[in-house]
Amino acid sequence: MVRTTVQELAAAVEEPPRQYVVAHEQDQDLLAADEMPEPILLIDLSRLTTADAADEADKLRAALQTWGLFLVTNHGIEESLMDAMMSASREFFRQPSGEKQKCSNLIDDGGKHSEVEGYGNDKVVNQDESLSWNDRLHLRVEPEDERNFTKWPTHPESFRDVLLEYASRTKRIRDVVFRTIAKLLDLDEDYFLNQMSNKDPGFARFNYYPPCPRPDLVLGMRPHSDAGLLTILFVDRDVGGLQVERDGKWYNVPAKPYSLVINLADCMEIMCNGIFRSPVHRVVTNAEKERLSLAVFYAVDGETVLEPAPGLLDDERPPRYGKFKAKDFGLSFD
Ligand SMILES: O=C(O)CCC(=O)C(=O)O
Ligand SMILES: [Fe+2]
Repeated sequence: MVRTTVQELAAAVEEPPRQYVVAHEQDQDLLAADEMPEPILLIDLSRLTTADAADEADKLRAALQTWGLFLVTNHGIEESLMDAMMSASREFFRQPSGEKQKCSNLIDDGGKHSEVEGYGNDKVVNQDESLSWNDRLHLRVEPEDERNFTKWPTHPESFRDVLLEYASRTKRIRDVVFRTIAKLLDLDEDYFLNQMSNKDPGFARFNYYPPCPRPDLVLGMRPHSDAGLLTILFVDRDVGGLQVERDGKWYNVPAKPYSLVINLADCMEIMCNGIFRSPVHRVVTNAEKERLSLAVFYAVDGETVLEPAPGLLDDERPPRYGKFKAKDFGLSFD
């Protein structure tokens, strides 16, 4: 069994089906974002590893305290590699449905269940919950020995090598960000990296958002925070749509070509004892343009025991979270 993709739906309908409608006509228009109280900061990643990193690190602190999300430039991924990654992704989604379904995430049980990896979209679980206007391809990139190449596209041919190269670069970015955050919190520089094991998963999630006839009523991705540690997001050229929530209001995250958007995720918020937060975000749709994005998620293995870093706690700063296994709170991809 094959589930209809949003891409096919977008080509066939003039009005989005009811399950996709989140807002009712009388509600506030989903596209009406609020004016920002302060900008989302652009961090020069290369400066975080130099001798005079302090100013840039302070900027990162401000970014984490306000939005939990920031843009990075000089991140070490060449424009040519970013272009190659985006066009490989575009080529994958442009293929006929049958070709894409070769990477399907549906299990061979009549389409009732799906697995974490592969190509697919939301399934209707609860009639009251609206669906996201996107299709995606979800692939495990870490740990290296758990890459399941049978789920990776074979077209375009370059896809595998480009993703492998891209993911090796995002891992370096992750390490720089983790070290800087540890230093900002006066923890050992490797504190967060030492919490990770060689079983911790990294996933690449390619999101495809077809144009939507009713961007005022339908969301490209429903509000959520990311479950893992850190997300490194690459958004297609200048197609905006990502929004971040603060104090109940939604703000547009600017799209800047060749920059990346990085956000903290829930497990990191816990280890930081809530000093830095994992932001709730969503994606709005666009009536004219298709939009692609690639999120690389770094998460923890389900057996990992999470707790606020002991170095952040004292009488005045008690733990805001208990100690628990990631899988018990659904904070893993296992
Ligand atoms: O497409 C985007 O801009 C955001 C995607 C996202 O939030 C996610 O994949 O978790
Ligand atoms: Fe997300």
